[in-house]
Parts: sequence; C-alpha cells; structure tokens
Amino acid sequence: MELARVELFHEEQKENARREQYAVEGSKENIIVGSHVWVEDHDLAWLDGKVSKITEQDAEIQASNGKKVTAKLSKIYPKDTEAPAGGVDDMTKLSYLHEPGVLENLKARYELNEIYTYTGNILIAINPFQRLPHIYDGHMMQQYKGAPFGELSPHVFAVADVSYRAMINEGKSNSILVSGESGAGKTETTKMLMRYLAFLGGRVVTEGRTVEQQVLESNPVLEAFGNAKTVRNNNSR
Ligand SMILES: Nc1ncnc2c1ncn2[C@@H]1O[C@H](COP(=O)(O)OP(=O)(O)OP(=O)(O)O)[C@@H](O)[C@H]1O
Repeated sequence: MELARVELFHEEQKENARREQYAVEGSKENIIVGSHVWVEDHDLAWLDGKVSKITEQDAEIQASNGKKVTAKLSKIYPKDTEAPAGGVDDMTKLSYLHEPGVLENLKARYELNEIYTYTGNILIAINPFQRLPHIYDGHMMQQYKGAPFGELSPHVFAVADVSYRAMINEGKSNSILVSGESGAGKTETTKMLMRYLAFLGGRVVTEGRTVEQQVLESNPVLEAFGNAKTVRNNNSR
C-alpha cells in the first residue's frame, strides 16, 4: 500500500495539525482470554485473532487464518470488533488509534475505491494505481467549492479549498505540505491541488487563454526536467 500524506498548514492550525497519536498496547488490564486482538506477522504485517491463553507476560492467539501465535502482551493490540465494515472517513473516529487499526481502516476504504481518509485535518491519500476520473471532474470541483471542511467525503479538493478560503478571508499565506515515499502519489496529488486552485482563482483571460489553462499547461514542461524512471516509480522527480 503506497501512502501519501497531505498536510494543511495554516497559522492557527499548525498546532492542531500535529494531533497527538496514541497507541493502546496490550496489557493484563485490557487483554483477557477471548479478547479480539492484532498481532504482528512477518508476511501480512498484522494478523487478527482471539486470545486463547495468557501466561505471565505472553498471550497465545488463535489467528483468523488458522495460525496459532504466541506473542508478548505488550506487542499485541486490542481490535475494535464494532468498527464499521467500510471503515470510517476520519481516523479520529476509531476506538483505537494504533498501527493495525489505522491500516485496517485504510484497507477497508481502499477496497471500496475510497482513496482519501482524514486524520483530523490531515488527509491521507492512497495511490489507486488506476485512473479515477470521476473523483476529479468539474462536477466534483464545483461540489467542494466553499463546502465546510469535513462536510463532504475526504478529498484533496477539500484541503485546497480550505487553504484558499483562509488565504482570501484572512489575507495570510497558507502552505500545503505533500509528503510520502517515492511512488506514493505526491506529484499526482500536487497536480490535483493545482488544478483545483487554478479552477478557483484562474478565470482571468489573458491572450485568449485562462490562467487556469496556462498554469496546467506548464506542468508537463516542468515534469520534463529531472524526470527519471526508478524501481518505485516510472515517473519519478
Ligand atoms: N490519485 C491518483 N490517481 C491515479 N493514479 C495515481 C494517483 N496517484 C498516483 N498515481 C499513479 O502512481 C504513479 C506514481 O505517482 P507520483 O509520480 O505522483 O509519485 P511521487 O510520490 O511523486 O513519486 P516520486 O517521489 O518518485 O517522484 C503515477 O504516475 C500514477 O500512475
């Protein structure tokens, strides 16, 4: 799973953007025989299962794939059995904000082609490795225009919109930070941000073409400089 994280920075929101993450490790207080848990797995990253026995600091887990695993209590994490099957659109709604819980939520959404998920006002984007034109078309841009943040499904347009509005209303500079490993989708995400910002502000026509057209047409030229094919990305910059 390739992840890109889009962070929105705004003077007053800088602190909020760094929401404290907490991990709920297993202990004798929150894990008993019969508890549903996550345990690390060499091949699958995380396996879910049910605790069948507890001895001193260890737990024996009957995993859902049939494996029997023994792990330290501090290395297992409680699983929320009531989490919605399709995941939640904001990770702050999860009962347990730990790695397996977060990954399971992103996986559930990805399987439904929901590539965007919020964690507060941070947007997590998962590379779909396929074109999803319907989520970036003109109708979609129109929908996000002026919509309060969090009202519509998580989207890169929502991040661009709130940033643009803050700049206009408060007259302050705003930055959007796009981070992620090679091939995660930073360039594609940035293109969508630029397209949306150009859509909002680029209606002035000069020499027969709108600023929107001119900004977007400059993209392939800029991409041509320093472009390379790497193991992780055919279009790396
Ligand atoms: N939102 C998306 N929709 C469709 N395809 C995407 C999307 N995001 C990424 N991709 C696909 O993944 C490929 C790699 O993405 P991209 O070039 O944006 O990665 P990157 O994070 O900028 O990588 P690098 O750091 O190596 O430059 C794209 O060429 C595209 O095929």
